[in-house]
Amino acid sequence: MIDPTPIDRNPTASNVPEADADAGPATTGRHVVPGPDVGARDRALPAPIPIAPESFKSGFIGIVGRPNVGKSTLMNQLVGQKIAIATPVAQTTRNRLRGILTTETAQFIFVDTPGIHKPHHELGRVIVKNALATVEAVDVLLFVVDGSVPAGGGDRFIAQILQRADVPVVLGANKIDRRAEVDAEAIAASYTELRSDRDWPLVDFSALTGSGLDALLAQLDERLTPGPYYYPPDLVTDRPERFIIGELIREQILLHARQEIPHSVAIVVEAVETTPTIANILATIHVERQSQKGILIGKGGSMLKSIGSAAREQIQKLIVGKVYLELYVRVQPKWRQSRSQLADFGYAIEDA
Ligand SMILES: Nc1nc2c(ncn2[C@@H]2O[C@H](COP(=O)(O)OP(=O)(O)OP(=O)(O)O)[C@@H](O)[C@H]2O)c(=O)[nH]1
Repeated sequence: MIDPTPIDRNPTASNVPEADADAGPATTGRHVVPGPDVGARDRALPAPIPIAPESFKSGFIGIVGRPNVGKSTLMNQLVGQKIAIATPVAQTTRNRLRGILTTETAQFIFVDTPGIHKPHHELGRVIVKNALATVEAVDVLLFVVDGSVPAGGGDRFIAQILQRADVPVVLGANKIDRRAEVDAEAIAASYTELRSDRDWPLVDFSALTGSGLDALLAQLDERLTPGPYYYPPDLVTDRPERFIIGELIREQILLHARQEIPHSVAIVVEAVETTPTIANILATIHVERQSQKGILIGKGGSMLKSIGSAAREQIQKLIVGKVYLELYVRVQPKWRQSRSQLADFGYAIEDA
């Protein structure tokens, strides 16, 4: 289902840099994510949000689509940095994440929604109503389908919801790098059915290779209306660095031990201590059973080492200076119960 959280369009301290409140942003070359709330006191304050010229356009673009069609990969490509994790495991995305792309003339705020999937039971009116409320909270909808195969029942289910939305919809066919010529006709026919009588423009692209993304941005840009900078121009996400780090660790757990750890894990990034040249990161992976701890640590610590070094490599792309990552695994049988409390502290706690 769609997360019905309303969008806060107010460019105030509540949604702009969580870093604004207490710390400067962590600079990552051209891009910036809001900084951690520890060890960052010496950083420069972020630049204020500029006043946009009259011709400037901005808006919220909801990326919707079935699980695994490539929404997170697309978001990362569009903002030019990995902020959302993407794995072959369906429903990797558990939370709402915003990716921000600011050009000379426009600011695109992408809202990555967890994949909408058809409920197994009869679809209730309330569910459709909630879904509609969410899709209408954005200015433009980008409906992503897996363009390497004809659209299916799951896509048609979403299309029916979108047909009732009042905001413009752009249909994006992703993964065209995988599309075989022979399938082109069947794929085109399936899109005609998806669009019904709606005039949704269709853009073919590959989020993986980046091909077709300029055309996609042009289509989205055409549908934006004049508006302010909602975020500072150099920010790429509204989530704090600590959250992204937790997600990057979770991604490696999913990639390394998904078969063995079918249950949830919780990642708590305990500390991010940075100097201009080094970032020391301490994170705890909470599991529910002793056996899971054994699997995650592996023989002689080999599994944890692999997860740690792969995660470190990803985190390194986000942080200036050398990254040291220390991972601990802790058995906490009832971590779910404390989830809301931990979330209050701003820790990244996600289902894996
Ligand atoms: N070949 C190819 N693979 C892609 C492309 N885009 C995404 N993928 C792959 O598709 C898989 C799913 O991508 P995600 O970005 O996690 O998909 P998602 O829609 O965010 O998935 P959920 O989190 O389940 O909603 C990953 O293995 C990606 O590498 C593409 O353009 N071409």
